[in-house]
Amino acid sequence: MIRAPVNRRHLMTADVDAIFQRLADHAASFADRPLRTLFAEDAGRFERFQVRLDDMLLDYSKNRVDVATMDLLVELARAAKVEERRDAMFAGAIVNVTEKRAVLHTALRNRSGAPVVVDGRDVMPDVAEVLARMRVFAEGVRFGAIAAASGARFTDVVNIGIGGSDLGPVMATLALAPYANGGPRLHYVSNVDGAHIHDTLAGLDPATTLFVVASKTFTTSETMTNAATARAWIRDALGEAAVGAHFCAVSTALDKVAAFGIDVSRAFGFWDWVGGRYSVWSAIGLPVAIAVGFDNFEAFLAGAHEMDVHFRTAPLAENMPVVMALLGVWYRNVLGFSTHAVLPYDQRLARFPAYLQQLDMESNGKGVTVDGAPVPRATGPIVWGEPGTNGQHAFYQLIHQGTDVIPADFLVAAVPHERLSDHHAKLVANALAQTEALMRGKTLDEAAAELRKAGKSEAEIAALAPHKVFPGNRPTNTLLYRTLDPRTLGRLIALYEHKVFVQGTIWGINSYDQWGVELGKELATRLLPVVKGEAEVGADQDGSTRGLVAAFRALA
Ligand SMILES: O=P(O)(O)OC[C@H]1O[C@](O)(CO)[C@@H](O)[C@@H]1O
Repeated sequence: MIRAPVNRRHLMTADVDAIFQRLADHAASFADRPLRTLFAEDAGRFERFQVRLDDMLLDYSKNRVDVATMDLLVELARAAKVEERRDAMFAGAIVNVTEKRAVLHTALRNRSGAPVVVDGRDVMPDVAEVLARMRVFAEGVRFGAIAAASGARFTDVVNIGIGGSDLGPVMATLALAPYANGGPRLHYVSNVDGAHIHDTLAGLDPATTLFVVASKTFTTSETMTNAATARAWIRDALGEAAVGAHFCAVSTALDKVAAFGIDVSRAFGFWDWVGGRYSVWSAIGLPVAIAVGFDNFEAFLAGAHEMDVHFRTAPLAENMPVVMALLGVWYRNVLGFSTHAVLPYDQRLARFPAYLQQLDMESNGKGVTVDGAPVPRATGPIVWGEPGTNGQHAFYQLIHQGTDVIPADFLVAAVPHERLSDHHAKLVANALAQTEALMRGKTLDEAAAELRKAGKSEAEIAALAPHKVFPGNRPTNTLLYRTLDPRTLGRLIALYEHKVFVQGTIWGINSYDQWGVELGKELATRLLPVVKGEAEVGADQDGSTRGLVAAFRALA
């Protein structure tokens, strides 16, 4: 097993710092060169600033960069040892140093036939074995070989999980809806708020409902609470003997699955080298496989593998995840933009921004380096977004004219699944128009000229024109792909996973732990008996918490 010296940060930080300084100096050269000017100066800008992977095109020409910027950014990636750390990750090195774990979600979709060795052992046979069992189970549920206690075919499948045990499958099930092809309906329950499971179960028949309890640790309070409620729902409707037929589980903790009462034959394992937010490729993807069939699930894995191969082999300057990561670093650290929008012009990617929020913000929302020292510069941006065109009628006002600059990714398919006249042409026209508008903007003179043409008086023009100015020079990426099929979804997710990895490497942080979620969990555990009225607020707890508990008790 390779135990590469992936975290010898001190050797490289001086180089990285020096390049950041050069980037800061270089940024000044854009003061009088907005994007409009950059396009006017260079007729080949579109060809120069793009990356293609088969039908997938990343157009990054509408970014505040020139050739010198990209050269410096690539130098930065080299100085941060992105390639070395990438190779170490793929080879099974302990990249997740605080949890002493390898990071090998890429092994789950490894289609190369090459072994992947962890602790001296090739994990690929285990991966293949779980995938084979998933195929039998998913197809069995879809076609009735695996049936309800009564022998009836399952009509509905409810996945109970949260975070990485929910967001990936929810997002992928919606994205791949056209591939469901008569499979059961999928539902997802994540929130401990009883409204979530109540409203989900309200429309379902226990006699034909299967539950998938998905939890890497099988201890997560929200999931265990929802699973207990679901179990009681089945037991009350069908009797205790029926429970086994209506549950299956996905976890790394198979002993805990057994303790919950789920038979080992219906439990699908994965491994501690798969992070929760990187687990949709593992058995956590079982509900997706049930929804769209296993062949489509395999195409999804193969798409991700294609992106893995690209990430491992393409030169840094022509490497899609690397380029996206470097642009993000340029905006976050050099130009000081603190949020990043993801705007799919693809309705079925409606949950993609929420998925990316966990992927990016749980990975790179860190304040110390792998060595435990405070990070010297800003790390992960706030990631957010909604599908276009809905966002246009909601928050784009701020993106166009607000005081913050918000770099954004536009995602758009060339070919829709629906052949409804006009819809897709209008969708694509809107996507392209938005990136053009954000890039070009509208000057005061242009706004005044338009008003003059519309017959406004000079006084009216003076009053109104400033409101009609668009600063422009607002950066966007456009990701264009043929159609949102399983392969493309796999490529898209892997693209963002590797982007997050590259950024985490440049920032010198561990993108694979999530200690920041722990404190709230601890305090909630402590407060539960207080909220239930079984204990009092501790003397060490603050006045606000004390006051809120009292106010809650008075109202409850
Ligand atoms: O799959 P589990 O163990 O239930 O964890 C769910 C989620 O909780 C987290 O640990 C954060 O609280 C995520 O990283 C994870 O995806």
